[in-house]
Parts: sequence; structure tokens; C-alpha cells
Amino acid sequence: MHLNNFVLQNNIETPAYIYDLPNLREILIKAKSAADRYGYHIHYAIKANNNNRILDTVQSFGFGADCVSGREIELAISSGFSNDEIFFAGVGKTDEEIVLALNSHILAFNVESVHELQVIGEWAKILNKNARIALRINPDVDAQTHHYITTGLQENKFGIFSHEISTALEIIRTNEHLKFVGLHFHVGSQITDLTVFKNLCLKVNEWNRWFSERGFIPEILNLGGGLGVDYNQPDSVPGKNFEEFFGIFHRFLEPLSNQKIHFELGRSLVAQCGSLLSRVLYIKNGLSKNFAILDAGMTELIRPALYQASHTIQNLNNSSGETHKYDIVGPICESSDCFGKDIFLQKLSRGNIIAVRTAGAYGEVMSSQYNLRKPLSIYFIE
Ligand SMILES: Cc1ncc(COP(=O)(O)O)c(C=O)c1O
Ligand SMILES: N[C@@H](CCCC[NH3+])C(=O)O
Repeated sequence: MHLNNFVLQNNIETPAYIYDLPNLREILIKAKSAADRYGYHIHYAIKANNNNRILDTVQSFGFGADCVSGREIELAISSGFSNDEIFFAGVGKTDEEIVLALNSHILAFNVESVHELQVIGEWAKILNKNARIALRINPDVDAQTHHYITTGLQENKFGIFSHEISTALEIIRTNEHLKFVGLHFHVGSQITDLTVFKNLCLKVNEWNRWFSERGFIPEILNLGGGLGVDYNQPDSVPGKNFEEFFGIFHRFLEPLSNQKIHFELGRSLVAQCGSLLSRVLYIKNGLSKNFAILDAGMTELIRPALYQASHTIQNLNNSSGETHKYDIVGPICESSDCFGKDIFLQKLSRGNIIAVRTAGAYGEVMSSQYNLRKPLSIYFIE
């Protein structure tokens, strides 16, 4: 059922997130068939959206999981993701989380520093377990995205820097509980210039050879996520980018024989299926502009305030006739609480339902209680 029909036929409580599950399944089918063509493995980055129904749906496609906390590992396992298909990433894994991951027999730790490697090694020894290690390399590749979501440059906190890699290998050599299984890379999120992934491949090829020549054969190459979505085309054919994305890796990556290639996709799988729904509370006419004040704000969707992200905004009650220019703002006491400036929409009235589209990734999960906001309502189009 179309978003407009669903919203107009149901008594929606706002603010709310609505997830279009047929749209999600359509995207997952596209992603899976594009990855299957080359034998690539997709791990869903749970941080993008950990809603139960989303997890159930993604899991039913046989994807693995990419987790960044102990609680994400527990949630992944209880949602049916296989423990040996879980990557555990993050620069700040706590001791408790390391113990949980060791006891859960996950696919691999994506290790981000020499210090972290030492601590994982100590715990593996204490518990008499094998810790499967994928070293996350900071490849110094510019993702050409917002600087807050760039992760693969030397100035970023992520991954092991090249000058520390020999030390990491020495630690692995001298601790029999550390099993080197592969390499991990993730250079950033919302990447729309696909040549970034070609540049990544060239770096990965160098590192792949470098490790192999030293007797550390990576059985796993984990190339992270980062594939961007088009925030201006909420109704576009979903998932058309996957063919192109995986095609680039197929073209430029030079894997060794029997190497398994993994990806950690978040946004590209779930962004398009979600929308934030909100009601217009007030129209305020200023001297130079008109404000539409909504009952949802940065506490429900922080992306515009945090990254100056622009999402398509629609008036679901009135989609014909003359348009007017509005600044679409929320109720929070922050000037950055604005979904869009100078947005043209059909005349807005109190009570109109506004959809902020392509909000399925990093939307609900990043919502907060700031200003003691009431919990969000959640709806599903089945
Ligand atoms: C290590 C890692 N893997 C995967 C992802 C998922 O990225 P995206 O949602 O851009 O696909 C992220 C987030 O950027 C990440 O930090
Ligand atoms: N939360 C960010 C992306 C960061 C992804 C996590 N590494 C966004 O909304 O775009």
C-alpha cells in the first residue's frame, strides 16, 4: 500500500516512524542477487536500524550481521542471525563485550588498534578461547562524503595506522589464542562517488599482497559498507546501485584464491523503507519567511541538524495546487532543529501530516529523549 493511502486511512499518532516492508524486501532482493552474482557475503550493519521487524526481515534473507556493541551482538543472535556470521567492530570495545564476543564464537573481531589487540589476546588466553582477528586497516582513502562520516583518513580515529601493523602482527605471532583471519576496511558512509570504492580496491590489493607475502594469508576480506542513497528520490526504483557497487569490486579487487569477500551494508539496505511522520502544529509568518512548526524535530531525526543532511519533505494531505515556501522546523529549543529551509510545499495547515522521507537508516536509532520527548510511535506497511 502506498504511504499516502496508509497514512490517510489510519489514525496515525505522531511523531512516528513508518516502515514499508514490501519496499524493504524489494531492496534486499536486489542487494542479495547483486552480491550473489560474485559470491559476496552481506552483513547487515545493525546500527543503521535495530527495529525488530527490520531485523527479522533482513535476517530472513540469510545475511550476516555487523555489530558495534555487546548488546548488538546479543540482539543479532536473538533475532536469528548466525553467531558465526557476526563481525564485531568499534574502536572502544569494553572488556565485558570482548568476553561476550569470545563466548559467542563470532566470525571475527574487527580490531582497530594494537592496544585493543593486546586486550583481546589477554582475554582469549584467560578464557582459553580462540579470538578470530580481522585487522581493520586505515587505508587513507578519502570517501568524499561529509567530514563527520569519513572514517578512512589518517586524521580519523578508525582502524590501525600503517606504522603499527608490524607490531600488531608480532602480537598475533606470539599469542596462540589470536588467530589472524583477515582484513577489514570501511572508509565512510553515504558515499555517492563510486570511484571511492575503486580507490579502496587498489589499497586493499596492496595490503592483501603485503600480508600474504609475510605469511599472513587473509581468508576474509571485509570491505565495509558506505554505499550512499539518493535522498532526493524517495520513490526511485530501490536498490539500482547494488549492481554498480558490487561490479566495481568485481572489476578492481584482486582476491587470492579461496578468499571470502564480505560487506557491511547499513544505509543502502534500510534508508528507503522508512519515513518520519509528523503533524504541523503551527504556521508562523515572519517578515522574510514562513515557518511550519512540526511536532517532530531533531530528537526524532537528527541527521539534518548533525550533518546538514537534506531529506525529501512531503505534505501527505495536500499534494496539488500552488506551492508556498516554508522553513520546516521542529519544536526543540535549538536553532539547528530544522528539517529544511526554503522548501516549496502545497499550502500547509495545522494538522497536516508531513513525511520526511528516506529516514529508515540512522533515524529511529539516533532519536533521543532530549527535552523529555515522548516515545515515537511505529507503524508498518505490510
Ligand atoms: C565499521 C562500519 N561498518 C559498516 C557501517 C555501515 O555503513 P553504511 O550504513 O554507510 O553502509 C559503518 C557505518 O558507517 C561502520 O562504521
Ligand atoms: N549516522 C550517520 C552515519 C554514520 C554511520 C556509522 N558509522 C548518518 O546518519 O548518516
